[in-house]
Amino acid sequence: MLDVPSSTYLAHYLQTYPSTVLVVSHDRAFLDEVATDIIHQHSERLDYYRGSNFSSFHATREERLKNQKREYENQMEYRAHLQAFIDKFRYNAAKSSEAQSRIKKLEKLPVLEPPEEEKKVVFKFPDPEKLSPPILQLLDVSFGYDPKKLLLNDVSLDVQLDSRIGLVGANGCGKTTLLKVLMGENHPLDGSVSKNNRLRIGYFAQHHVDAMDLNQNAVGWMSQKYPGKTDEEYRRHLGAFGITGSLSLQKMELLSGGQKSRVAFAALCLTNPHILILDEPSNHLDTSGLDALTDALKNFKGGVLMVSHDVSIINDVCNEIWVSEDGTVKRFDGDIYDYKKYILANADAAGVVKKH
Ligand SMILES: Nc1ncnc2c1ncn2[C@@H]1O[C@H](COP(=O)(O)OP(=O)(O)OP(=O)(O)O)[C@@H](O)[C@H]1O
Repeated sequence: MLDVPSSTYLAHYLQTYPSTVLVVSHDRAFLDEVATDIIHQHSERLDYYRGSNFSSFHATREERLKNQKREYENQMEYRAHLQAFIDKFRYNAAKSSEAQSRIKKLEKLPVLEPPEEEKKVVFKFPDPEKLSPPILQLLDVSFGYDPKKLLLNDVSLDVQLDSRIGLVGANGCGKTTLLKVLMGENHPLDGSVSKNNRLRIGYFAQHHVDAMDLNQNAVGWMSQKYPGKTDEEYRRHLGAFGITGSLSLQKMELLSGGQKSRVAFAALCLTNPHILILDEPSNHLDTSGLDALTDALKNFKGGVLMVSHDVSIINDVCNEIWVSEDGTVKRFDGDIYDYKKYILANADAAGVVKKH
């Protein structure tokens, strides 16, 4: 998965690339920067949106769907109106010719397909009870797997119940390492980690998804890992994350990557966390899953610390950016787009970004 600096360089490079480029991606910010036409694959067809980046494609599509829906509903209403007249006067000698003309009108109406209904999924992380600070704090922490090569040097970071922190940086610079220090999986070489002793953390990482027992179905797996509810309750809970009906009862090996992530998010909720620590949460999610996750994180009443390469979700959710670079992690003064400008400016100065 490309980190934010690399995808920023790549977008910059592709913007001036002299021949055609075909990109398959669900990274909305990347497509906004790079795309000049969008091909949307859905319901076994391809729709071409000429001259569009992701945002303009999305707006046009929404508008098209709205118009289609309005046209379809108007026609349905008109059909019902004609049909009511026909039913009432078909066998009435005085009105039967009018009824016949309405039958003809009805037959001539074009048959409209019902518009595709976007299946809207709404994720909801449960509201945690309040805790008094400090909630989760790093104080002057240093850590490296090799003490001579520190990845975190003198890091102080405070996660509160209202935090919305996005952690970014190049691949391999130490983002996951920092999360593991917060989770108590890595122990600082220096400095301290303090936690409120009633704190519950919900940790999402791809390796948790990969470690799920795929021979089980989602309901069985959940009831084993988080016992105490009826199967019906687990099914309802999974349903709220878009794992509905038979999906929750089939072996998880048959689920897509995004569906497995949805099961993992549903499971995360069952511990009623105060803080969500998310390592690349959006990797496998489709657009509706991404929108649902974004809204759920915005509405969550606890704190969020997330590592992501997805600029759109960071921009939508986070109000604080932390950058992992040069063997440490520091708070960045600006938003994610300022960060992208900063890395391009640095890369330009260092001659990293090539021009065509
Ligand atoms: N258990 C470990 N033992 C030794 N070195 C490790 C261990 N885990 C990670 N590393 C190394 O520490 C460095 C930082 O890894 P980390 O996973 O924290 O980076 P990251 O910023 O999260 O990377 P990415 O963006 O690619 O996920 C890497 O060079 C990695 O190889």
